[in-house]
Amino acid sequence: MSINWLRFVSPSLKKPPLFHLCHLPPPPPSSSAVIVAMSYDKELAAAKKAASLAARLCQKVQKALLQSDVQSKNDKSPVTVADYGSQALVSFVLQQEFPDNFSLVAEEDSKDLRKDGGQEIVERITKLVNDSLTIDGSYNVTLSTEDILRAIDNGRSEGGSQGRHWVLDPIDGTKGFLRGDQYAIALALLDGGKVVLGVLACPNLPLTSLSDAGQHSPNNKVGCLFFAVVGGGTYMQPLDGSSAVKVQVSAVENPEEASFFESYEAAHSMHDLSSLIAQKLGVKAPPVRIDSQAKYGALSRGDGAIYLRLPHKGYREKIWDHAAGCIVVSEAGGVVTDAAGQPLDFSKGKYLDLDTGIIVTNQKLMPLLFNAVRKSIQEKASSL
Ligand SMILES: Nc1ncnc2c1ncn2[C@@H]1O[C@H](COP(=O)(O)O)[C@@H](OP(=O)(O)O)[C@H]1O
Ligand SMILES: [Mg+2]
Ligand SMILES: [Mg+2]
Ligand SMILES: [Mg+2]
Repeated sequence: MSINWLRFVSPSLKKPPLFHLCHLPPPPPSSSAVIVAMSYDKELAAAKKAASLAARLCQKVQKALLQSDVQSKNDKSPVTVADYGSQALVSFVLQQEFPDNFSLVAEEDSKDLRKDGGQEIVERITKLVNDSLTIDGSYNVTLSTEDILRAIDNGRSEGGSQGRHWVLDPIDGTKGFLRGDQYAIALALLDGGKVVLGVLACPNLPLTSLSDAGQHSPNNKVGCLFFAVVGGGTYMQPLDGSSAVKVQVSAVENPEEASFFESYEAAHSMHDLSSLIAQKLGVKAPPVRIDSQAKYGALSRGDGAIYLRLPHKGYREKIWDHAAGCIVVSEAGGVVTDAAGQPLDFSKGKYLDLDTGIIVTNQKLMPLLFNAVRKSIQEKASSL
């Protein structure tokens, strides 16, 4: 495997790492903090509603997934009727709520659906979306197949540093979704290039900690909704709508007591490099491998203390894979940086301007983690 980690990391290491959050740090508790958090109330309510309805649609599909529900994209990654349905639904709901100022950067587009033979799958998606929109009397509409295709394509905005843009991953962790494992509906709002709001619906995530021995008991309910507004903290509530609780990242200071998350898919993150980092830190617990931004959600409530994402050389991270998760963790007191210690920059369009990996932990552990990441990357590069 040819990895050029050292070359990517060295120039930035001349600068001291910033350990910044992915948006402005929370202001001190004062009346201005309340005003900042309050100003996105309508957006937060709409985002929670859209993500919860989309989660219901995905749950229904996951329970009865047909082979014909799955397609393969140009890059060979999978996409399902639920990915398209979730994107159409969230796009429709947000456009209804904000008709005058609507811009959405989302993962999917309708190109493959418009090809010959796509009509049947579009009809199935249309039925799913109409059923989900009307299920609890939320909307009294019947969308046509063309409405659905248009709603999907309304996610074609490029984002950027000016104005407001919604950022959507309609199903993050499609491979986990297909396996019956973890996935998330991840929705964030950018304002002036900063993430100001994030919602993560994780339909299969247990309500109690992943480190809890009883998490696999039949009585342990699943389905979590995490949400955060800049300056307002992070909250979690059951997807069934009962009341929300404020969450905080783990306070662990001793890395020997920390446990870490990484992708289930080895192709998405170098497991050998993360185990080298864990070894240097003295982490004792084995890695927790789960799909999707459910990792950010679990970390925000202290289920584990570290998330390492170290993709293979050349992979370009997309903003929808991190925007919601980043604010959910940082508002819960965590820190999200790239592997050079720089904050993630969501203002550059669809891609994050980095290729050295993403590291997430609490404020106390970050300096130790950063050093272990730097040393491990150098060791790996020099051993090649
Ligand atoms: N080679 C690769 N390296 C890193 N990430 C990749 C990848 N191929 C796909 N991904 C991204 O990894 C995401 C899933 O992350 P995780 O590994 O944490 O479950 C995918 O999101 P989608 O499932 O939305 O396509 C996809 O964007
Ligand atoms: Mg995908
Ligand atoms: Mg994704
Ligand atoms: Mg996706």
